[in-house]
Amino acid sequence: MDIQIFSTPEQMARAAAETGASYLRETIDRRGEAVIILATGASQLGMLAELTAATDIDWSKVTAFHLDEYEGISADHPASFRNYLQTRFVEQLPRPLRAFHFLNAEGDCLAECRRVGELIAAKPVDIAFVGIGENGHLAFNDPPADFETETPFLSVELDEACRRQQLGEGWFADFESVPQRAITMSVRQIMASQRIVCTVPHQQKAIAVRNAIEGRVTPDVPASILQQHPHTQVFLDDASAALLNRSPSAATERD
Ligand SMILES: N[C@@H]1[C@@H](O)[C@H](O)[C@@H](COP(=O)(O)O)O[C@@H]1O
Repeated sequence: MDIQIFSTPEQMARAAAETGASYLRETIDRRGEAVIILATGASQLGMLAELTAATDIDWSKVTAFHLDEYEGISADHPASFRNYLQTRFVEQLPRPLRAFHFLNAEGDCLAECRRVGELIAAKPVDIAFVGIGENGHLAFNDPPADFETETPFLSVELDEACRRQQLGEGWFADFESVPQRAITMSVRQIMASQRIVCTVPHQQKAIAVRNAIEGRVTPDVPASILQQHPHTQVFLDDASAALLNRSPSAATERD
């Protein structure tokens, strides 16, 4: 795990996007195409704005999947992750993607898990852009997460901490409106990505960041599994890194 800490969320976002863009260019040069996974949420906003501004990526050679989606939420709901990625990513790109395989969790969710699971199983994933939830979750794999299943996508129940975070970020009017279930990419599928770019700003993530990076690897802290991935880079700001025990010199501190 490579940890980089920045003074501000903006600097963190720029560095994460530069790293992602550089992997993307290198992958397209080497393989002629690239497959990426995108997360949503407050933590990804700055990074996505920077990534879509990169002018020298041939997006027509990029296929994208997304990590998770609420069950029963329509694509035009303000909290929909399809909506988020359509407006903040797809529509910001200078040219169309090869494909974006959106998750539609409005109908038969098990059938949707199978459909998108077959699509992602057919392609090696080059880069996963992920965040970490306040409860330590990775995608919508809330604690205790299933570290074993090889199924690419799962229909899961969301825990209360996760639903309260979504409410606190302002995506829903009240707690009862936050869906109780979601489709999520599995932990094993995320871990199968060649590279992982994990972007986690803000003070409210400080405990989850400490547990994920410095705690033991356990399903009770789903993102702790990232410690076992050979090519994960974690981008933090001073606030999210505030509780880390490691000395600053153990991390790459940049301004
Ligand atoms: N399920 C989403 C994930 O796609 C995201 O990576 C993570 C962090 O979210 P946020 O950036 O809002 O803290 O949890 C969200 O709820």
